[in-house]
Amino acid sequence: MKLLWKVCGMRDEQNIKDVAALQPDFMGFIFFKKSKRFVGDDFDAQSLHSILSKTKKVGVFVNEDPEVVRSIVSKYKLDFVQLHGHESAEECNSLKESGIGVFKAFAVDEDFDFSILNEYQGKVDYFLFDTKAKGGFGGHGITFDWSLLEQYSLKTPFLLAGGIDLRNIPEVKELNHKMLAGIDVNSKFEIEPAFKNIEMLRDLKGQLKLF
Ligand SMILES: O=C(O)c1ccccc1N[C@@H]1O[C@H](COP(=O)(O)O)[C@@H](O)[C@H]1O
Repeated sequence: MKLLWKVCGMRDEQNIKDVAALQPDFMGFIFFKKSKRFVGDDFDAQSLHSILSKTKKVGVFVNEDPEVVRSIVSKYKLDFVQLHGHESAEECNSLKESGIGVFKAFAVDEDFDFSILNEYQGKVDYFLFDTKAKGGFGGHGITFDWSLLEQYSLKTPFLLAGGIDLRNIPEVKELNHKMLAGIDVNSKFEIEPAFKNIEMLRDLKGQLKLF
């Protein structure tokens, strides 16, 4: 099984180049000002286009005004948006219908009601299942009980997120969920917020090849 991989929370130009050389399927840029991985107001759009050719660019947003989302997508020529707040199925659909790929993130814990996903079917490209944690919206570095995913039976593929590090890759392998399309890594691969450890990511890439 070929698993896609996404490296999220990038900002530094040289670090972006170094991660791009590993050719992850997706690279994520956080446009949520309250995040410690926020790209910043003067993030350089030009360098982003030239560095990333094969890797798809994903903008991460939390309850952002849809018009602001669209203008950032256009400015940075993003391929996907990752909506990590309480965005509606209609908002996802409207972005998708205009040709923008959509990841819709959901915060999962033992009380998560998987039936709320029904209305998003066909209106997103991927679900992204992250850990529900107190305070903030993502980047907590905490895993959730992945056995809860046995309750997920829809046809939309999903990425697994939340505290994934090198040690729990064997557990990802054992998941064996037929709609698991890939993994999203972030804080566990950082030297500091928004600066990734290239050696760890190289190791991850090697492990994913063995899937
Ligand atoms: O990383 C952040 O700061 C962040 C802020 C707001 C929304 C999403 C954010 N990151 C996303 O969180 C998940 C899990 O990250 P981690 O592995 O637990 O650190 C990942 O999808 C990031 O894209």
